[in-house]
Amino acid sequence: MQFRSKSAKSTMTARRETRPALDAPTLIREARFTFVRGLTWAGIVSGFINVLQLTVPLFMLQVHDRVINSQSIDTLKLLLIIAVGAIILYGILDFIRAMTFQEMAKSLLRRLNLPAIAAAMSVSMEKGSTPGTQVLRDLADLRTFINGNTIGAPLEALWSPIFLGVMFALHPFYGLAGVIGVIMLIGLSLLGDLLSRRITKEASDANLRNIADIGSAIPHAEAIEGMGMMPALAMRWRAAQHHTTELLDISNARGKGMYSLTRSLRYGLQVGVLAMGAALVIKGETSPGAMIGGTVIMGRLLLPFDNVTRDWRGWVNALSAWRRIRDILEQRQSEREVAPTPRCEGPLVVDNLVYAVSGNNVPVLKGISFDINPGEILGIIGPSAAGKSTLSRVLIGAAKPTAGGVYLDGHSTYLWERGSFGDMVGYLPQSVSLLNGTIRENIGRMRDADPRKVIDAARAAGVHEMIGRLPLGYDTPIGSGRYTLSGGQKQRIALARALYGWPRLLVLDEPNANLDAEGEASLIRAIRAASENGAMVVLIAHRQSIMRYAHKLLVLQEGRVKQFGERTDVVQALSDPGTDVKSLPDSNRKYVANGGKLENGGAA
Ligand SMILES: Nc1ncnc2c1ncn2[C@@H]1O[C@H](COP(=O)(O)OP(=O)(O)OP(=O)(O)O)[C@@H](O)[C@H]1O
Repeated sequence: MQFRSKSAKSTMTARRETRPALDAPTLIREARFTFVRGLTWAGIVSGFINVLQLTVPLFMLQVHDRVINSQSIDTLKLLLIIAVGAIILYGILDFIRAMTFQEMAKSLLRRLNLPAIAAAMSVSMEKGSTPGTQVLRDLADLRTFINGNTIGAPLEALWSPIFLGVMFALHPFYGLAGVIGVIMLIGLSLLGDLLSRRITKEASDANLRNIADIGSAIPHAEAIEGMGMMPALAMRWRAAQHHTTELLDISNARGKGMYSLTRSLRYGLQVGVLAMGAALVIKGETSPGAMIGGTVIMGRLLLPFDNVTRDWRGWVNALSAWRRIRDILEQRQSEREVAPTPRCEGPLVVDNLVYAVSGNNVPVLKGISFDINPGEILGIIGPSAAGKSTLSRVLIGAAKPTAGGVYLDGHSTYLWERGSFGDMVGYLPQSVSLLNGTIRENIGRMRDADPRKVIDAARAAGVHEMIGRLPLGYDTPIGSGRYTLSGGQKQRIALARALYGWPRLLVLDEPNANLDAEGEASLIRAIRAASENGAMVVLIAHRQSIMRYAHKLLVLQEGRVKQFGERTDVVQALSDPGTDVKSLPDSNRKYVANGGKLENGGAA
């Protein structure tokens, strides 16, 4: 027996991780192919299963017509052996079909899981919506559908010609009755679909909206509880749920009504066929065995159509889930590169950048151009809603430029393959979010990170000692239901995460918002060290104290660059009476009025 060494294993894992991701059309094509291939194979097996399902009626017919008439035990024994063999084969094939579906679900989910979740995340980021949890539900629904009984019914219905053939062989009247029965059941299924399709879609959409609404409120439980918002929210949810329940009830009632009708029709048809068979026996046109066998075969023939009427909703729901997954994959439209790009040393150039949120004609960023060289610190200031945070998201390639672009060493930051781009970038978003995991995992960006690099980043952010005082140090678990960090602690650990691996580009959005004087001093040390190391630092801050360390300043106003240049030049330009400094927030105004000097010797 061979054992792989730990390093060999990790090399293999690394290779697997660096395998280029497939683009959306290829993924969708592969998923469809997997589904159709699985369904075709299961369909073929279903054909044999259907033939074997004739065992019982044919056995009945033979026993009645041959054994009872001939009184031959040997014939009975032979028939019994054949029937038992056929039943065993039926069991084996049924199991093979179930395994085919299981493999199909596994293979589909293996292909779709990560790309769909990643796509949902990037769509959430770009559109500010939350399809992330929905896509997880859709993937789970797809798996349940494929592994369940629902998927098999239409496959069995496909083989109905076999049963019809046997019925025609028994007597043309049986065949005719079978054809009429199948047409009636298909007609009822289509009518049921027509009556319920719209309402079922409305009910399902309303249900998804409710789940998303309630889900989005859960992270704000503190504010809801603290400000007594729960009764008002409960009333809104109750009203929305009442509406959804009404729609679901209507849709259910229609579906159930159709199913009851279908089932009654099936029983009625079976009784009719039995009566017809009896009449044929009396007239001497068929045997009593054919009468019983024909009735049983009629039941088998109609059953899959009965099941299709009952289960069509499962197919509709699975189809909707698949469409949502496919849309998410297509929306992501990863034009991003799949091959990693090596670390680069060049400048950051923003060229005539326009960014508009999809569906909104007025861009947030309107033709922004500037550049930063290695080692430079750029401070971005401007009033609220000027587009500073949006600009930071476009800089790191989290949002796609509508026109123009952001280039790092001449390479679009949006198109850059994410893994290799992440190795060069550190980002501290305005609303700090740490992930469920240990401090070490968070700083190491959830990888199997080198502990020395984690400690280096923590030291650079000035949090190494603070982490040492936590209950389990770097192994302290944080996130929901675990150790709770203060706002300032979270911000400083997020800064360490941004500094991890000495990034080439560091984008910090309000990094000092929650910091005390000591925290801010550490932040300044970190920024300066990064700059001395050759990193480009983009700093967005309302608090003026930190801007004195910027080499360049950019004043953003209503999505346009109002001023950009060396800090002293910009400060000079803004101090000019002709410059509309009033539009700047208080902190920036004071900063400009002070000629770029700090007030109170430190934080504002
Ligand atoms: N996903 C989005 N959908 C709709 N509007 C958006 C979206 N993202 C940003 N905006 C709009 O763009 C504008 C700029 O927002 P942004 O958060 O970039 O401002 P900011 O300068 O960072 O403000 P602040 O200093 O208050 O943080 C705002 O009017 C905001 O409503």
